[in-house]
Amino acid sequence: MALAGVRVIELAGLAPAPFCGMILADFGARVIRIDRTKMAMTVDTQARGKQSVALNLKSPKGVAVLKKLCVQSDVVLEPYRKGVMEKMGLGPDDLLKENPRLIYARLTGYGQSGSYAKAAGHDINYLAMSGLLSMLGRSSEKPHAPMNLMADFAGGGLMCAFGIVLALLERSRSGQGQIIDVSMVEGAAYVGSFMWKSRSIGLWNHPRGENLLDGGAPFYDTYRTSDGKYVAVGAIEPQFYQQLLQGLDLDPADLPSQMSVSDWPKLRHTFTHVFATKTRAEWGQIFDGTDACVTPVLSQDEVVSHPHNRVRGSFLKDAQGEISPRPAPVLSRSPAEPSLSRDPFIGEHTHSVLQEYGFEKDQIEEFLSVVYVKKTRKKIF
Ligand SMILES: C[C@H](CCC[C@@H](C)[C@H]1CC[C@H]2[C@@H]3[C@H](O)C[C@@H]4C[C@H](O)CC[C@]4(C)[C@H]3C[C@H](O)[C@]12C)C(=O)SCCNC(=O)CCNC(=O)[C@H](O)C(C)(C)COP(=O)(O)OP(=O)(O)OC[C@H]1O[C@@H](n2cnc3c(N)ncnc32)[C@H](O)[C@@H]1OP(=O)(O)O
Repeated sequence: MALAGVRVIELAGLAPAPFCGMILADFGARVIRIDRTKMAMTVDTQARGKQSVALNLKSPKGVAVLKKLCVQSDVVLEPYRKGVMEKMGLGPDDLLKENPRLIYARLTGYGQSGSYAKAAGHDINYLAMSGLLSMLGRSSEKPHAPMNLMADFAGGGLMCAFGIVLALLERSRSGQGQIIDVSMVEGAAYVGSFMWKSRSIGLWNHPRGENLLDGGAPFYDTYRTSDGKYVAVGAIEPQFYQQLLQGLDLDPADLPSQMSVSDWPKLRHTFTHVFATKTRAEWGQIFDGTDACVTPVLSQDEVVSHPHNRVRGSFLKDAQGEISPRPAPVLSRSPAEPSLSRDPFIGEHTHSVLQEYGFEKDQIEEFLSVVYVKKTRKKIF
């Protein structure tokens, strides 16, 4: 796999860093997650392929062990507030001095500088600061965050994984490690560059929810079908829009022009009425195989069995029977091989990892005081 041989120390975080660690593990890196010793349960639900070492970083011995692990690794990934690692004597200056090849990834909400750098926050805060949240939501409704997708995952975990791969590639030429400052505000905004770069062509001139791609255009929206399900319509180009009207059995002569913005509410009313006359499956029979850009809105459970996804194997089932997306993208010669085994228990690999990293038997015994905590993923809410 592409990242075979890369050794990563992931300090246990909430959602973005675990996602970054999972991506690296899926593509072959050895990811050792450093857990707290007193955690009742891990919150890392993206732990496939990782190992777990439990260390008390409030103890000097725990810090010394972590330092030795980081110094012998290629990447350290830390998800803490600015300054926490420095407080423990594990900042970039400490670790890069002993391992100049180390890639030190710092995944935070606001970055390592600026007045918010030390402030707590979560995805919605970072998305708000990125400028994108102001553009998300239905017309005349308040801004609405798309779960914690944009900052935690797109602009955070994935952007961090990208940065780590860039730094690994650069190190193959320079032999030098470096620090990666991942700000989820900036990562989310960068993912949304198109929203800034396309202002000049007037794509976002109208208020939130009234533009072509944010729910304003009736030919770029979702519609409820007679069985209470939904279809998604993305028929933007005239030739695809023509096929949409054909599938809906609507005569263009009876309708306003596609790009007559003032008539979009009327057009949406017509589409809403027509889509409500058939089931989602019936619309699928009409539109599958056409370029009308109409697709079923599939649930998390339905995606696995949809013929297109099934043929590609787009979703995998692990040893516990849990369904989740397979790694992306698919590399033809060195594809990801995600682990299908169960996730690690907290501290499960403390002994083997410390032994492998050269710790003496008595040192290891000292750390084995941690009882392996059987992972019970209870329903949280
Ligand atoms: C939308 C998402 C939010 C995540 C959603 C869900 C995953 C979770 C939301 C609610 C959780 C559940 C709930 O808490 C109840 C249960 C609690 C139980 O313990 C676990 C199960 C729960 C059901 C739990 C399950 C899930 O966790 C939830 C459902 C996001 O937006 S995530 C993105 C958050 N932001 C960032 O990551 C940006 C960078 N990080 C930060 O800004 C801060 O870390 C953050 C997130 C603001 C937290 O600040 P905090 O003050 O708590 O920590 P830090 O300042 O970073 O300092 C870390 C301190 O911890 C010490 N430490 C670290 N490792 C160890 C160790 N091995 N041993 C000892 N000590 C350790 C470290 O020294 C620091 O100590 P100090 O504070 O003294 O310096």
